[in-house]
Amino acid sequence: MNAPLASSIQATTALLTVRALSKRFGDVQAVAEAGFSVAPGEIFALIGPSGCGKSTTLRMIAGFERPDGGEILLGGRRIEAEPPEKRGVGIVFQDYALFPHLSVLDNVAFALARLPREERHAKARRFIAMVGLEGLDARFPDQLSGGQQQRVALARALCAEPRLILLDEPFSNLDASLRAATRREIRGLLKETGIGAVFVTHDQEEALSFADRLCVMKNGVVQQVGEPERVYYRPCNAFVAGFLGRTNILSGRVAAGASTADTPIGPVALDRPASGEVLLSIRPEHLALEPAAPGCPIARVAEREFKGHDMTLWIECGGSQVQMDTDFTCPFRPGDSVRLVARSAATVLSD
Ligand SMILES: Nc1ncnc2c1ncn2[C@@H]1O[C@H](COP(=O)(O)OP(=O)(O)OP(=O)(O)O)[C@@H](O)[C@H]1O
Repeated sequence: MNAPLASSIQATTALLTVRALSKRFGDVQAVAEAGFSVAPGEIFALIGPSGCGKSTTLRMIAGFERPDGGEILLGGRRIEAEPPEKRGVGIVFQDYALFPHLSVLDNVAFALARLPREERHAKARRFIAMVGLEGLDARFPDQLSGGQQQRVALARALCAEPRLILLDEPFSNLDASLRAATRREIRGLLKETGIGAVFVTHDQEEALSFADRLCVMKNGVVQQVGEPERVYYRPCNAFVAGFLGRTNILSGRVAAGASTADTPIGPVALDRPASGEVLLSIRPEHLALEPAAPGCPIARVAEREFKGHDMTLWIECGGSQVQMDTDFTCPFRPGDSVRLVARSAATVLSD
């Protein structure tokens, strides 16, 4: 178990704690001893490739799937054996699961059945306004856009004022422009209400921009838990490095007592002490180019990929090809001899 994971589990103030959670379906170990914790009001992402166990983990927290082993604590109370409705957790599904025969107002007020009608409707209207749907109370789900339906589902979940809300691919049905705006609004709403959230996504950018912390999974196993910038810039292994964005994986050698590694692109500084053979990750945006200089490994620009707001150059150096990001000011063209410079320490990977 890695250090951030261990320390997050020890947190005593956690809203949600998941310990050694496991689930098998026949031959498939969908989730294997997963562990993480979520602080009150924190937005936490479960991310990984298709089939890595994100939804199964979320479904076990919701109570729709019974774990084979492990513990789930909400506010310090064990809940893994409780039925979903007893857990006090709000849930927003991918397809929103709105009642088609109920108006927006009645959909949102549904969770408040125990309150008198007036009070129920007044509260539902407050949450409808909060998600920006004021004036649409009387509409039915099929009279709303995907983004509006998404907000109704969220208003319904928030209205019950749970301490924790679970969101399964909540933005997947929205087009790209609406998705970014809805994400920002929902993040603002969650922060305003102080409700903690665990959400599942396979979209790296979404996890990095929406979550306070994220948990990267592979084959049912938690790989790394941490703040987006930390996990992006300091991935623990090659899988996490490659999953969260483009990167260059280089092998290198660290001489006894040295703080740099010899790599095909020259000596690079390391983010932590290491010795012997090492595997390194350097993001394309952390490389820079300078004119070729005597005594430095000779690199050559192989390809130039213009992408509008920036460009990627493919550089051949010491038998390896690396990619680096630059912009319109870059004077180098394919065929030019150059020198590659690492602008920050390379990440030493565990495998
Ligand atoms: N009810 C089930 N019966 C059998 N196998 C299942 C069941 N639910 C999930 N699985 C399997 O468990 C593994 C994890 O599935 P899960 O849905 O949790 O992955 P995921 O990361 O959410 O994937 P996706 O991004 O595609 O939704 C997969 O191999 C999946 O096929």
